[in-house]
Amino acid sequence: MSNKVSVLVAGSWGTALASVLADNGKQVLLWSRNEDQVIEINEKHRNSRFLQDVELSPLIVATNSLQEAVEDADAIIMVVPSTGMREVALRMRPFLKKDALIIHATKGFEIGTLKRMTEVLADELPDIDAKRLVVLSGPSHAEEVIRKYPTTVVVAAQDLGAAEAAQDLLINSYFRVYTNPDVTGVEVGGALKNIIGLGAGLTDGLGFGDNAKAALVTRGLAEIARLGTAMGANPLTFAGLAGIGDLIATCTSQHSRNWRAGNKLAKGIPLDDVLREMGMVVEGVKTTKAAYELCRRFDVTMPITDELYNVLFDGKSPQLAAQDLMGRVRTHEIEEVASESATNVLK
Ligand SMILES: NC(=O)c1ccc[n+]([C@@H]2O[C@H](COP(=O)([O-])OP(=O)(O)OC[C@H]3O[C@@H](n4cnc5c(N)ncnc54)[C@H](O)[C@@H]3O)[C@@H](O)[C@H]2O)c1
Ligand SMILES: O=P(O)(O)OC[C@H](O)CO
Repeated sequence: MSNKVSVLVAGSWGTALASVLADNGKQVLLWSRNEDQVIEINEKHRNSRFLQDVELSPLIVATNSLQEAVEDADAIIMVVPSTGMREVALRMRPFLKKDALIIHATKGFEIGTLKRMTEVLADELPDIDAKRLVVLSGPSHAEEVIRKYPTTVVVAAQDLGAAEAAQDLLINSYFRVYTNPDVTGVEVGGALKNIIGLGAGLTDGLGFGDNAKAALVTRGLAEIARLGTAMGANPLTFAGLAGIGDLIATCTSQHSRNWRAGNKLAKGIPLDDVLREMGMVVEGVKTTKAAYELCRRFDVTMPITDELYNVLFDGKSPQLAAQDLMGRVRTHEIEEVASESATNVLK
């Protein structure tokens, strides 16, 4: 059982996960680099920038000091956006207990290296057994978890004991936590669904209707599974919470930052202005860039990702991107999904 538990950082998802821990009776240290936010959480029990109108448990105590958050912590939940994961891991290393349970809930790849978040953590935290690094993913909007709406997520680690320790820490009557040994699949599914979420916002913004969105989700899942299995994931993971589950939540919910960003793009708002207006991390934008490179590295076809890349970074109109997707060379549905590695795992 973990005694001291900390969450890095106090964004939307970090604050919601801190609330789950507090509801499980844990005193939680929540780290933020923003002093005003620390004062607001400690004095008013609110994090109004990210989660308006929600009162936080007094068991959640915020701190500005990364050392205070990390030192002697038995479990640390890392919810830094993917761009900050390496920097924060590097900074926390000197204070970290060697047997601390590290769980991350970030959905993205590192730009440049194209590494998954557990790979980044393994690089920067050499004293921690990499098999015990845990990823948490699945359909889980902070705005709903903080209101205790029923939610299911999955935790994955190579070491089942570590995944079960994370499950023990977080599971409760409204937050149901499953385990899965497929770290790659859970991380890849969580990251890539954000690309499709952006596409769903665009599709809805263009008024293309339900058929188009169903097509995007289904064919999006096919390309997620294709890249994921090429990277070593179990294809069945994509039929679970970190795959289709998270695609449904992200592509159908107006809580989704990725959906909302895509929706704004459809109105013709330039990408930089969209990101400024959002004021929250929209992981799908950088992930589109990473996936565009990853599918070339692994030699798999990802037409939706390619078209979204063209829209985001090459000035292509979303209408033309949709037209080009519909006009692709005719093909089979299933053969594309069943890569050799998928077939092997399913045998
Ligand atoms: N919001 C959700 O519902 C949700 C759910 C599941 C997963 N996630 C994932 O969680 C991660 C965080 O998302 P979020 O929605 O909480 O983001 P957010 O925009 O709500 O908050 C991000 C926070 O991180 C801080 N930050 C950014 N870079 C930092 C750095 N280098 N050092 C310290 N602090 C830094 C920001 O100041 C901000 O407070 C993302 O990968 C996202 O995909 C979010
Ligand atoms: O709001 P989004 O689009 O970043 O998605 C948040 C979560 O990943 C949904 O599970």
